[in-house]
Amino acid sequence: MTALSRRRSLALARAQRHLRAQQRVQTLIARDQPLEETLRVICRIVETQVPGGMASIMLCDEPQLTLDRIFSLKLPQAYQDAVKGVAIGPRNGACGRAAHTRDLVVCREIASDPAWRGYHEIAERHGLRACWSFPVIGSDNQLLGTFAIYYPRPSEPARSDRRRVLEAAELVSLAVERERNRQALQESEQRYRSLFTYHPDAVFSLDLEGVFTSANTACSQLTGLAHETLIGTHYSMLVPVEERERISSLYREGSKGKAFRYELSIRDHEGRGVHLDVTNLPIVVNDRVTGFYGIAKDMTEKHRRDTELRLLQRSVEASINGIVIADAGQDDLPVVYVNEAFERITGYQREEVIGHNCRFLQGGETDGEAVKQMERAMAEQRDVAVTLCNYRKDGTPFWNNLYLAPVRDGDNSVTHYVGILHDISERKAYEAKLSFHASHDALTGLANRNLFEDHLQHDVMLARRHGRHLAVLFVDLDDFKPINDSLGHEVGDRVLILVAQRLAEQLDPGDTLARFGSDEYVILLPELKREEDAIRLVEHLLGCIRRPFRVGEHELYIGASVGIAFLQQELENPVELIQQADMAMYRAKQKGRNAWECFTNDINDEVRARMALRNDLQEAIEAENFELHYQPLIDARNDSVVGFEALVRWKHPVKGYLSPGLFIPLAEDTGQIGPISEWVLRQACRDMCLLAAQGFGHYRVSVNLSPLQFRRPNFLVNLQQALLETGLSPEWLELELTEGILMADTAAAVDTLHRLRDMGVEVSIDDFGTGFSSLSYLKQLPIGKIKIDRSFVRDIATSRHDGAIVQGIISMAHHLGLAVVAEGIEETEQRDFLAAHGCDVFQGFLFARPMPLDKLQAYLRKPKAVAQVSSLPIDR
Ligand SMILES: Nc1nc2c(ncn2[C@@H]2O[C@@H]3COP(=O)(O)O[C@H]4[C@@H](O)[C@H](n5cnc6c(=O)[nH]c(N)nc65)O[C@@H]4COP(=O)(O)O[C@H]3[C@H]2O)c(=O)[nH]1
Repeated sequence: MTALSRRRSLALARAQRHLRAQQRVQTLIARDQPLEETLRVICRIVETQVPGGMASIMLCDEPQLTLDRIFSLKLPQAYQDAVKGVAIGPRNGACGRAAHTRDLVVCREIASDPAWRGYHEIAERHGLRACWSFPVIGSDNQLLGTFAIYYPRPSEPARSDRRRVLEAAELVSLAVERERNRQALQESEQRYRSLFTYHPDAVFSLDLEGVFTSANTACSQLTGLAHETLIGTHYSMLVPVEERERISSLYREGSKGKAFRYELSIRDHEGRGVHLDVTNLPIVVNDRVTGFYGIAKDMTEKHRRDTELRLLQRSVEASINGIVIADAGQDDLPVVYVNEAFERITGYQREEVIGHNCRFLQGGETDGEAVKQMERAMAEQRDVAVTLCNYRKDGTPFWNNLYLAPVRDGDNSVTHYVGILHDISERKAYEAKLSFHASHDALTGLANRNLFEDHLQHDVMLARRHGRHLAVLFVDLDDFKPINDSLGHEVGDRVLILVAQRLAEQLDPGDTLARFGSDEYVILLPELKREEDAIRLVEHLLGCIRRPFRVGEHELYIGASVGIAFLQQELENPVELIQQADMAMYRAKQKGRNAWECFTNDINDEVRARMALRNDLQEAIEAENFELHYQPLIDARNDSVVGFEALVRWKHPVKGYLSPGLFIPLAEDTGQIGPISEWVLRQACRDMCLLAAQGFGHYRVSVNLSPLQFRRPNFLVNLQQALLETGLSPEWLELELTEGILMADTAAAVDTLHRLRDMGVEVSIDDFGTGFSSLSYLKQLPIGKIKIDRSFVRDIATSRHDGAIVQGIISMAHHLGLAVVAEGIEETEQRDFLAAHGCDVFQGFLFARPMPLDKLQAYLRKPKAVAQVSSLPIDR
């Protein structure tokens, strides 16, 4: 081999080594080996190529002010330490200057180079005599550091050295840039990872199938699933079944590359409801959606607060009470909110009110004290409830039960006042009405008993103090009941109102007129000069009431009975005056229509006796202390017994047998007639059944019917019940009615008569001739008999007038197909007269007196002869 070819092959071998060395460095760089190792390898390569040279690499800091890192294999550590951190500048050694000028700096002789000032001595000490430094520049022309070769003797680089240093610098640039990129990537990765890891919301990623591919800690905490469990789980496992379709369709849409957002309520691992606001972003790699990032924000608390707020807002809006909110932060507390109820109650629209102080609701009748109370509470920043009169927009007042409360912020300062208006006008009106009704009669508006008694107490006290006369008048209408019964309650009510008006017109302002119920009026005259003035007034009042009343098409005539009681010294309780006037009225009633009576002590006695009798009667009813006596009814043609009239007797424990004439009217007044009649009816039926059972044969029994009993709604049912219970066939029962009963409520009475006839019960008219009914009227009634009243029979033989009447009655009755009974026959003349004029049945002491059942049985056993009739002592 020639020297040339040897040189060539050496050069080739060198070039190949150089190439391999470079490839090795590039491999290190490509494999992201640690920078320091790569730089050391570069140093080593260069040092092998530049014999005697000591390579060093310095890297600059970020602001490019110093070269703060140094890598070298051969440079002594002490030297490295000394130059590390050298400032980049024109006079700072070879490296500082190369970095500054961004060009190759060759320092042939360090010791004589002024740029090395400060480093001469240390360079000298370590035998460093020359240095060439080349800047390391990045791809973006940014300074990265320097690459330098030190020599132990003064020297300058040959062209080949320069090229090598340049190449080395490029390799360093490549390695440093790669390292920096890797670091930047790592940092960025960490930054993003931090965003993911430390995000307080649940952050996760899903693949396109919807399977979790990553999830942060918050996600695990929210779902209660460990990270390992979560990864690989399908998101739908966390979505309630009913929501899955909705959410799936969102993901389907999202897979087209759009971000989407939805709200979702799920249960957390402890079963608590969690409300999430989920944002999903597509993961786009190379223009392809590969999955989704998701951020699930726990909105439970906010959702709860929103719901609560919405609820409160709605409640306030929908409240039936008016609600007004005023701003406490502004002067004069302007209104900032009113609800619909406020608008409805006050009549003001929201826009008319906002910005104004609420005092526009106040007016003339507004209680100043209530307003002050409100102002005091506001000054003391506390709540308050007041009732005050406010005014609507149209000027009408209303009663407002206002509750006012301060609203405080987090610092406890009052920011607003909220007022709740409760319109209690209706309640107030109702209370007023109640209090009116508590003291007044609803129909006439007159005072009632309570108010009257109050006035009476007060006026009696004054009359006594000033020695004045005082009277109480008790006015009871005569004949009012028939009006009510026959024309109806509406007409009756109208009459009562008209009477009240007429009475009121005649009284002085200081007098009190009251209605105590039904047709009773009571008048208090507290300032009489003389007692006669009361009597004069009463007569005047009676005259007023006598005048006809016109109600609709009716012209009605009524009268009144008045009792008068004057205040006496000995009177203990003023209320007794009312009772005294009542008693006197009762006495006046007994006198007939349109009468008055003053109270005297004997009236008191009479009333007391009546009261005692009433109590005794009640005891008798409870003990059934009654007996039935029977008076035979005689067939006028053959003197045979055709039936009996049942007549009740009260066996009084002290007074002995009492006649019905003494207690029946009282029982009718008090309503006690009801139970007495029931007893009579049943006893009569039972006795007739007993007689038949004992072989006396069947007799018809006549039972007297009281008006009250006849008018009771269940009268017919009771009657039927009595017949059923006792077993008496209806044909053996006859009911005796007075004309009065039939006159009161004609239509209803006639209807009842028809029903009685249908039942097979006979009806006769008792005391005929004393009432007002005409025979032609009787024609329409389904009755079989009339009984001529005893008063006509008594004088029948002596008075031509009575004889003619009786004669007329008999003949007319016969024409109408009615049988005639004559009662009270005591004398044979009477009997003969009646027999001569065709009377059908006789009843009277001449034949037999009323007798108890055992006597009746004896009577029936005896052969009949008028003279032999058994009798009882007269009991009246
Ligand atoms: N002077 C005289 N009197 C005679 C003669 N014959 C009968 N009397 C009496 O005349 C009354 C006839 O009964 P009345 O007119 O229905 O009058 C009855 C009747 O209206 C009523 N009454 C009696 N019992 C009852 C009853 O159970 N219920 C009802 N609601 N009223 C009854 O009491 C009234 C009086 O009954 P009494 O005192 O029993 O009086 C009986 C009877 O004792 C006579 O020849 N001369």
